[in-house]
Amino acid sequence: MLGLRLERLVVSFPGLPTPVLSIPALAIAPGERVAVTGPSGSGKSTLVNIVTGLERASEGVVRWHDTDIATLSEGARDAWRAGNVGLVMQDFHLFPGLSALENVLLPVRLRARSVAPHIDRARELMRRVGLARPDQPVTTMSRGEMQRVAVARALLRKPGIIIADEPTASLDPESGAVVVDLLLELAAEERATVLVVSHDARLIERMDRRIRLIAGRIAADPAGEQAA
Ligand SMILES: Nc1ncnc2c1ncn2[C@@H]1O[C@H](COP(=O)(O)OP(=O)(O)OP(=O)(O)O)[C@@H](O)[C@H]1O
Repeated sequence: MLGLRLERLVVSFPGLPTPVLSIPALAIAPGERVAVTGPSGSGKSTLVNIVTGLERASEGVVRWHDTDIATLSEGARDAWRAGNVGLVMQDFHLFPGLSALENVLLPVRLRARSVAPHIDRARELMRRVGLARPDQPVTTMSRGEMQRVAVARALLRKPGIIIADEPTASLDPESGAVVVDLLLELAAEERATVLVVSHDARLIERMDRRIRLIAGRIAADPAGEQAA
């Protein structure tokens, strides 16, 4: 459970006349559940990439609890992310040659650690998300099942931060509702801070706070303004 503080954040790309993201200040409390909304191109994915350390800000502070990840080297950001962030992406990012269980365990294996201590939790998470066949190749799964594998994988190491980029965008409404229930239930158990980018009204309304981006700036943040 970690809180986020952005200060004087600017993200620019070469050749573009204006920054794609410009946020003077934003604080997200530990355990808060926040939806980020906004039109296409407003900077939502860029914000995800910055707060997870996948990309580096051009300027500013990106502080999770007491770590300013904007100052870390790429290797240190990768290590910090592996230890603290559960990521659920729209297109799942599963490895096709592997089973569901192997995909859930992949973050541990990629860090060249023994998977043995994690197998019980992986199986328990798969049971919780309703996947009865851990050895099923992911290539034979439905999209809803694949998204559940991605949720189980994100939760494997009990992250303090869960970040999901359009986690229901490629699912039918029923599968989407199941995935959202599971994600929020598992996040609540770990009291994780949750940041979700979504256009899905049913997902957005389940969050404590809704931040709207327009052209890289915060255009609305009613719950945040009340708390400030
Ligand atoms: N590496 C890059 N180089 C140049 N421009 C970029 C780069 N990455 C993103 N952009 C631009 O930054 C802006 C914000 O992009 P971003 O993907 O964050 O938007 P988004 O709100 O997530 O959009 P969508 O809802 O369509 O996914 C866009 O105009 C995009 O073209």
